[in-house]
Amino acid sequence: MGSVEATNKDANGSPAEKNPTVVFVLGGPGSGKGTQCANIVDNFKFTHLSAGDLLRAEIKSGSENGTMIQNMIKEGKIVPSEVTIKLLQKAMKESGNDKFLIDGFPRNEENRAAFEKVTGIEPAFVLYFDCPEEEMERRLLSRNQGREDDNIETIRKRFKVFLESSLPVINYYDAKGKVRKINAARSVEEVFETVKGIFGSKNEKVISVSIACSVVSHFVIT
Ligand SMILES: Nc1ncnc2c1ncn2[C@@H]1O[C@H](COP(=O)(O)OP(=O)(O)O)[C@@H](O)[C@H]1O
Ligand SMILES: O=c1ccn([C@@H]2O[C@H](COP(=O)(O)OP(=O)(O)O)[C@@H](O)[C@H]2O)c(=O)[nH]1
Ligand SMILES: [Mg+2]
Repeated sequence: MGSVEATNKDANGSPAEKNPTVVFVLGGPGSGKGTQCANIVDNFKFTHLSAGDLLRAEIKSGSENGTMIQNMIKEGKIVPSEVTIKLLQKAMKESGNDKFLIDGFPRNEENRAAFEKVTGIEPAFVLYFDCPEEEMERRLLSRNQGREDDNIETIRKRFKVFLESSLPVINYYDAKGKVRKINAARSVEEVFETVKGIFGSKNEKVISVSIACSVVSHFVIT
């Protein structure tokens, strides 16, 4: 398990001034990514960046990409990485922080490879919220946030995209020993107890936790 810091480069390939710590937060739609990220931010010094929220804000802002993004979200499709990565980079810069939870990204191999190429950042680890589809479906249908994609037709499409495109990204990082798989089919509090164990106590450096957790990466942590 190497340090993430040595791999980060700026656009010219020279060492970046800052070496941000990035944790990718992945899992199917409705698995509880956003909910748990809010809890993590309340307890640890991370900035939460939800790729979906950034894309929805881009639609609202009336940007030239807005209509394209809106159509893709309605269909449960994955927006081209160029668009999402620009939004993530801007949000990272504006935050002034150097520790990020990137929620709901990368969603496919193209997202993953492009992010690594453009930013030079490798995640410290990947939180994977594992949840059965029936439970995720129940949660999405009662989310009540007025989202255009929380209807049964789009939800089915999103599940298919998750299985076909997003799970391979999780498998890619699992092969590198970076996945912390969490049983997400429990109460918010129970799931967060497990999450807390992964991030460690308030003052513990996330990178040392990453090393300590590597031995359990192939098991569901309960
Ligand atoms: N462990 C849980 N048990 C029951 N409901 C949950 C749990 N975690 C999240 N929820 C609810 O399920 C819905 C989806 O959660 P959310 O965090 O938005 O998931 P995601 O970001 O993965 O789509 C929300 O209405 C949320 O309040
Ligand atoms: O990196 C991303 C993140 C999200 N989306 C789109 O935004 C939708 C909603 O994503 P979000 O993460 O908000 O949904 P969640 O999984 O939290 O329900 C997805 O179905 C995709 O259409 C995308 O294209 N790229
Ligand atoms: Mg979410």
